[in-house]
Amino acid sequence: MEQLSFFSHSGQSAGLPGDVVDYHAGFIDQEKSDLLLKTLIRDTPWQQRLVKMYDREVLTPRLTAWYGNTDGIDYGALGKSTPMDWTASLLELKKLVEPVSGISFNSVLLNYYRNGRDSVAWHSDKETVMGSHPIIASVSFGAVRSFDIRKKENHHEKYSVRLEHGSLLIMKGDLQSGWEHRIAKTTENIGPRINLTFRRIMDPST
Ligand SMILES: O=C(O)CCC(=O)C(=O)O
Ligand SMILES: [Fe+2]
Repeated sequence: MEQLSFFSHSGQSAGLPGDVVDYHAGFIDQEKSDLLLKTLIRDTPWQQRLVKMYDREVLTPRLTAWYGNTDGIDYGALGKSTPMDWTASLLELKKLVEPVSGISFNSVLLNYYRNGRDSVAWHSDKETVMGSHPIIASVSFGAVRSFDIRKKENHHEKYSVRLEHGSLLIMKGDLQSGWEHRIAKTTENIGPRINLTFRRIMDPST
């Protein structure tokens, strides 16, 4: 049965599977969110990465940047680039999301969706380096986008939550092992959006 749910502004969490996602609207206040949207867009050394799609390489339809202090991890072996050093505002955000997440993070991936044509395709962040049940804290600023999740073994079991300016979404449980998520393109004429996913990368060899 189709379980796609769209909820109003205030009560979005009510319809979501609470064992895999927790949604907190207005986690960062309006003034701070406005400032972070502007300064992160302006000050981040954004990159558009090439990813392998079958036999060709394509540019990701969004810009990214990666920060962290994960000393001692062999990034080459993990197929990752070395992260940039934490900035003061990213460290401040990390301190805000950690008590709600219940763990400490050592890296953050920034995504910049320049308009409705930017997106991230269905995927899961099941990197062995985070373990199979990682907790990921996702903070959003700017244009509201729909975050869709669907069960891997039954694509009809899906939910959608609108990630608002200043919101926090906690991904947990088997969201990465049993589900996929995406930010779909939209034809709506919308402005830019920044998303930050705080992660705990662990070296599988230790
Ligand atoms: O932009 C978002 O809300 C999600 C980003 C995401 O899924 C990722 O970076 O792995
Ligand atoms: Fe993701």
